[in-house]
Amino acid sequence: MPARAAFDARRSFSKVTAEAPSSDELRELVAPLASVADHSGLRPWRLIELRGDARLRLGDAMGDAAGGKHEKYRAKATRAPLVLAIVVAPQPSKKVPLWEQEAVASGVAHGLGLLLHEAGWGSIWRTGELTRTDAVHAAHQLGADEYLLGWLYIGGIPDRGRPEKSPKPRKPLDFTRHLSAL
Ligand SMILES: Cc1cc2nc3c(=O)[nH]c(=O)nc-3n(C[C@H](O)[C@H](O)[C@H](O)COP(=O)(O)O)c2cc1C
Repeated sequence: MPARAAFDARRSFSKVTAEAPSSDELRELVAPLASVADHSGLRPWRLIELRGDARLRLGDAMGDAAGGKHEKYRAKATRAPLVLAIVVAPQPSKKVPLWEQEAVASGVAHGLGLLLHEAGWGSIWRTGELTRTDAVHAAHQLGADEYLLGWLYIGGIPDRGRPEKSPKPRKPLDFTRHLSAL
């Protein structure tokens, strides 16, 4: 799909079905992310699949971080069959500061959202105030210098093909704000 068409069609799905790409299918979708712009090619990111009960452990970690309401957070963490954590995994570099490495991981998340959509899967990038808490960090077994950019909640598109579901109308960009010249 040409990039323009992919951007025009892209949208998030907050509600998805119980169907999800398998690990092998996910690998196929992640492979093209090798081309994400990446200063010095550090690949300072990684993704972690949470399926089944692993999602409950995420919900429990959120509950721990929030000091309760574990059932609420378990329900949140199981809104999709596949919850994919997006991790900034900083690599040692004298040349590439952390903010540039985070930009790469962000590109990965945006790119994967497009690739998932093209492949017919629904996804939405979610975060929340508990994303960077110690309990959530520990539940993902992150390294000391690693941190989350949130999760892509991934699943099947409900009522696939319903014309009102896609494309999503977009407010046109205000070019006086978003594009200027010096
Ligand atoms: C870093 C990041 C974090 C986000 N966190 C949330 C979130 O926690 N909850 C939510 O409903 N949307 C969140 N969003 C927005 C959704 O992913 C989505 O873009 C939004 O619902 C608009 O839908 P659209 O992508 O179809 O335009 C986040 C987006 C980004 C880039």
